[in-house]
Amino acid sequence: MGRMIRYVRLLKTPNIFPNSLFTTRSVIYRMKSSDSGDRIIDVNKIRNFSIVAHVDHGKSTLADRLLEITGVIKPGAEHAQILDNLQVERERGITVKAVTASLNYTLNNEQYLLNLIDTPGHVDFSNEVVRSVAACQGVILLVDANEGIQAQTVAVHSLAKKNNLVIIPTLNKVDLPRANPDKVKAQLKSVFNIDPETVMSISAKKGWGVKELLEAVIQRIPPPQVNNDEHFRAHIIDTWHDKFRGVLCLAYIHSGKVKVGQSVRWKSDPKQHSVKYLALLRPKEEPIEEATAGQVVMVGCGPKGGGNVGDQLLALESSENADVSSIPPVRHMVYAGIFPADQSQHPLLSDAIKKLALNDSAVSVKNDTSPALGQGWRVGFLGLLHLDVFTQRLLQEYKAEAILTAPSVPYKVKVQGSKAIKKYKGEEVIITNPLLLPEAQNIAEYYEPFVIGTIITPVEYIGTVTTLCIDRRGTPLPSSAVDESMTMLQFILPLSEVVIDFHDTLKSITSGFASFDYQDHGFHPSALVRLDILLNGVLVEELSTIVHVSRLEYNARRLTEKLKEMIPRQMVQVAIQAVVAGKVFARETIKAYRKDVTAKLYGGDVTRRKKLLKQQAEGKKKMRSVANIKIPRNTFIDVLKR
Ligand SMILES: Nc1nc2c(ncn2[C@@H]2O[C@H](COP(=O)(O)OP(=O)(O)OP(=O)(O)O)[C@@H](O)[C@H]2O)c(=O)[nH]1
Repeated sequence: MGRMIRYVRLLKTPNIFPNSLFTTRSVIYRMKSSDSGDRIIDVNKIRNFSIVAHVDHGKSTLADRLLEITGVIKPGAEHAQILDNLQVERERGITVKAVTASLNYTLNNEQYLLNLIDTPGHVDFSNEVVRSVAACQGVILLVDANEGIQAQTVAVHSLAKKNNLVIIPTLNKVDLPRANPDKVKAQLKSVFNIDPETVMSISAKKGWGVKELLEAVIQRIPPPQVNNDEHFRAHIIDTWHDKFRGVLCLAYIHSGKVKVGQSVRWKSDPKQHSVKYLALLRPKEEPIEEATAGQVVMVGCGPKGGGNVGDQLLALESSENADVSSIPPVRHMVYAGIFPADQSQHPLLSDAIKKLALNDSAVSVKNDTSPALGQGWRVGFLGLLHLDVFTQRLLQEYKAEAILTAPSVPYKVKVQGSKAIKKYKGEEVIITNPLLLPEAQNIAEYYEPFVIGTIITPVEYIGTVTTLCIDRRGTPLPSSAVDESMTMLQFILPLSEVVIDFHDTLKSITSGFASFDYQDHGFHPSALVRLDILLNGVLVEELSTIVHVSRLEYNARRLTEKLKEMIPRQMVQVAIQAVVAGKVFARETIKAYRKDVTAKLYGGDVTRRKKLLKQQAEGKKKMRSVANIKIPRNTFIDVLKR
């Protein structure tokens, strides 16, 4: 599907809802439904589940089939991947936001309410997966019957296990001639100790076995364990912005019930609000009057009502300290500066970033200023694809164009000297912007973030993959066999070595057969320096990077060579220098050149000439100017790729 699968993710695996907190009760809630009016459903008839899988193993296709079987959409209609709502999702063929759909299904004359939470497959969006899982009691673990277990299958399996969720192992794409269900069942047994008897087989594309799978969801996944007698308490798992209604939230109700018009408050803020909107998502909104514990619903408290992911919405009487474990904070893997193309666009971009950040709780946004770029923001992302998608959404959904600085992983330093400690408000400083690295004499120790990378590869590539990991400063951990042809390798790797292009390289050296995923391994001491780029002696702030000393000369050469390729020739000669603390490590020169796009047209057609000049002016807008040197905007990200 031509997907961009370059980056991988951090997977934190918290125990989000220890089920023991709640007691199972037979709870009833009243539901208004357009097709059957008021109905009463027992909480024992609710199932909250999610589909988790490696990218491309067929989650969205299966979700479509489930919507068909439950009558939400007509079979065979032109509705492919109805849950993929965003324009970026449709264009890139990846799911970015998790979307929920409440489905009705009748089994043995009993009506069930199945809350399906569609999760993104791409590793960069693992945050959405963690949140989806937080509202579930079980997952369908989908594995491509041809590809078999991939690195992300291992990660989502471990997430489900750590949250005590029921796992329904399911082989997809069994219609493919190359599918080998027995082999993949054996892999599931060897890697996860899954009994082959419990594995379902489906073709999401053809609809084979999907009904049986839905019935397995009802039979194997338990209803939510909740207490309806306590005060209303709901946990926000997603938020988005509606032009007219303000912030809308997707909430999982832990206890009690909520009605339209009821007074509520946020755990983070004692101010009283009133519930204005309550709906089931099917996936279109279906307004309801009341919802109770165990349910996943849309709630809104109006334009001033607020709402943040991870916060809790409470009944006013609810005691202040009662706690429900919350979703852990996200750890950002990549930071980049975002600045308006020119300062007059600052308000527009500011508004767009605020709204988008609300919908994408995985980003962190802080104000930033740069002498060259003016007022902007330092934004933390889960990975480069996440960064790409964020800026694409800024443009598509809010028409806000932005300049991006070179992405950097966060580093940590221990500062020394009482002055420096006072200045940085403590001994340990996290550096999310290379320009803010303290002076070398004030630094006692540098630390860089490491990850444990898991790679599943055909055995014939073990040597090549190991060479790649060692080359990326990796330390091998014990490996284990998936089956006779596939192996699982593990390495401790510096995050900076994997975040930009590791996945691309891995895919290309293994003909696309290896998969990769990673988990946080914390900060460890390292030898680092800041490498600056000067153009005709002027510092290009966006291009400063922090590098490991063993990479210094190589990076200096590579950066200057790449910049020489990427910066178009200009009216003046351009000297590109890579510098550490005033010492030049590499230099390239771009010769002067005069370009007049209309030169050939003198005496020619005036309108044609105007058109060409207009095109040239448009092109210039996409450039950033440093010391009168025009640099194409994409340079700042592309130059870091190897
Ligand atoms: N032959 C066959 N192809 C399938 C089946 N299920 C899904 N596919 C195809 O596999 C590709 C990936 O399917 P998606 O449903 O987009 O995969 P996904 O896991 O949702 O991917 P993300 O949206 O990135 O998370 C598409 O081309 C589907 O048409 C199946 O049962 N059989």
